[in-house]
Amino acid sequence: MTRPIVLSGPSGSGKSTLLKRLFAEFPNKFGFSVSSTTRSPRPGEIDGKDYDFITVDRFKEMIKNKEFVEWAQFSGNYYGTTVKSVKKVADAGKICILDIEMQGMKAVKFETDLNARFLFVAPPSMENLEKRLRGRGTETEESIAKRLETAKAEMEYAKTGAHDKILVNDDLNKAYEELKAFIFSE
Ligand SMILES: Nc1ncnc2c1ncn2[C@@H]1O[C@H](COP(=O)(O)OP(=O)(O)OP(=O)(O)O)[C@@H](O)[C@H]1O
Repeated sequence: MTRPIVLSGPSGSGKSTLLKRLFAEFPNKFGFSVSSTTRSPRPGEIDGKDYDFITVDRFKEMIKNKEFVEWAQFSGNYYGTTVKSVKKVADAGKICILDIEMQGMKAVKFETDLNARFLFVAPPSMENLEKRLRGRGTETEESIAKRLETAKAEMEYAKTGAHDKILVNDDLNKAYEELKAFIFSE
């Protein structure tokens, strides 16, 4: 089986930006497992493509049915990755890339037998991260503060060596080349 790749790192560190490039350059090689969430769609997000947007009741039912590879409550909402969505990618003969936060990354690492490889995307600095979060224009002040607080814990955890690689997203082109080198090293 092709080993799944788990991409994690602070909100705003550039995971989506890097993955967008990767899928554009290799449209047939990789697959994104679609996450389920109880948060509201942001403008432009498409149900079933960006996320499966579901109700809290449905989410809890799925937890009970053990449908998730991992799930977490984060910034006041539920997020999860279903076993089904990971299998769907593998069934299509593609490498599954999981874009998930710290709790989910730990769950995949310690509570599943997926044998995944772990990549952490770090911002050049906390100041830079704040700038990017503001620049993205998608967050309220409260949301930015929450994300920065969470980011501190994530950066601390990355120092423990739990990931196979830490990628500092300073220069985007350089970070993208490093991402590809890691992914194609298997
Ligand atoms: N290397 C870079 N240099 C400058 N800006 C960047 C770089 N990488 C990403 N950005 C910008 O930073 C912002 C956050 O990036 P992005 O949305 O990809 O983060 P993310 O890690 O996917 O966040 P989330 O986990 O909240 O989805 C975006 O506006 C993006 O355009």
